[in-house]
Amino acid sequence: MKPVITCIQLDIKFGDPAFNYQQVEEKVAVAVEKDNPAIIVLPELWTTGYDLTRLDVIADEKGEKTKQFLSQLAKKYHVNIIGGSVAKKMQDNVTNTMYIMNNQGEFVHEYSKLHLFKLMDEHHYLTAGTAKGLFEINGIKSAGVICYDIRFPEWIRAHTTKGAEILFVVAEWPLPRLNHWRTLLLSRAIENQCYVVACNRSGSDPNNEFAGHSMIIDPWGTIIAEADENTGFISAEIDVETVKQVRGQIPVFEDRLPDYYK
Ligand SMILES: O=C(O)CCC(=O)C(=O)O
Repeated sequence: MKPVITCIQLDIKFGDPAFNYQQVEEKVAVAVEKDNPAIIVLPELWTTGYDLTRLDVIADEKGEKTKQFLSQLAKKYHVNIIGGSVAKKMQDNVTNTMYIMNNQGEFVHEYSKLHLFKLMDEHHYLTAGTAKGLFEINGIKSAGVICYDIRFPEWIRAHTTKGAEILFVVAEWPLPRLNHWRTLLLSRAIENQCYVVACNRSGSDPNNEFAGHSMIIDPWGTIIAEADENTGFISAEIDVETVKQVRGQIPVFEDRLPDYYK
């Protein structure tokens, strides 16, 4: 059976984890009822939003609460969850970390954002990750990508050359650069001949208005689902055979000449 993937495009309440856990719980229940997806995707920093100056108080201690929360939801609804990202507080730093749970509620992988976005002061409050975002979910090789990361095609390529067939992009992408968001996502899908499932937030915070426009793009670069700027859901059925077909038709991965790219 071809899996359905749903992105939950949320309006995150600034600096209010209790409210945000509650709304995610409610929206996951609605998403399951609506489209019975195999995989649900949440946006970036969905517990706190960009309330970076208060992370010492509101970041999740070792990510424990979020892991437990996502695991229970995944198990209850028998759904795989790409848990957006949350601010994870360790002893000496805070990272912007994605948790992935399978539909048994088991922890699969975590990825911490590699490229910190200076325009939104991330480098003052967050520490970059050090590891790749490669994992397998629902039997599909996939990669986790967080917002600004999509501007670094070589980082994405480091995952698709290792077999990733879906890029799960989670974001709080601002409205003034909606054009960049759509163009970069389409480019990453076309050049990597893979699915791009991109979940952005809606709404605004004291400093930014966000773009929404979560998108699901197939390996040919066709947009198969796209939200507008409002809070809501998008869903699409995906077929990973299409990745093989497109890579067979135009064999970009075979034709790469990495020796020349140094
Ligand atoms: O690259 C951009 O324009 C937006 C990036 C961003 O908002 C982020 O990484 O949080």
